[in-house]
Amino acid sequence: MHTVIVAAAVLIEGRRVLLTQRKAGAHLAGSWEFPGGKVEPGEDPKAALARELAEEVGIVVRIGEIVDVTFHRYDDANKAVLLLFYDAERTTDSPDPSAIDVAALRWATADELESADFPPADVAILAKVRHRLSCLV
Ligand SMILES: Nc1nc2c([nH]c(=O)n2[C@H]2C[C@H](O)[C@@H](COP(=O)(O)OP(=O)(O)OP(=O)(O)O)O2)c(=O)[nH]1
Repeated sequence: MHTVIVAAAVLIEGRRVLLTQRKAGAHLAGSWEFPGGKVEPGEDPKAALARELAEEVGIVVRIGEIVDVTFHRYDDANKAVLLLFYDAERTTDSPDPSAIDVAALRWATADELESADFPPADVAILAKVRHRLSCLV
């Protein structure tokens, strides 16, 4: 079994976090997730995340601090993932996100983050994001 390094964004605006939905045919198709994707060999994870956000939803971002790191084995897919979750913010001149290379996107409030809609690896980051969103005024 091999381990894939994945970088994903916690992008919060106005008490909502940006989520994307995985495309049909992909691993975990239909799941909602934090936007991002695989880090290529030799690639800086923060650069990979900025690239993925541009490719998938067409936004320009600054990547901030690490929020959480999770390791999860997907035995069904014979792979493991090391997920690096970073804070991200859109630059002032960034376009609004659009579903370019994802099935759909949405901005979710704390109450709308249902663990069952997400990959099993996301349990811990969901708890952190729920807490963070509920502390915002
Ligand atoms: N972007 C993102 N990926 C996540 C999250 N949680 C989680 O388990 N993953 C997993 C799903 C995928 O196995 C992997 C992300 O890889 P990816 O989307 O670039 O690639 P993939 O596996 O669909 O592509 P492929 O192997 O079919 O080429 O990380 C999350 O919150 N965000």
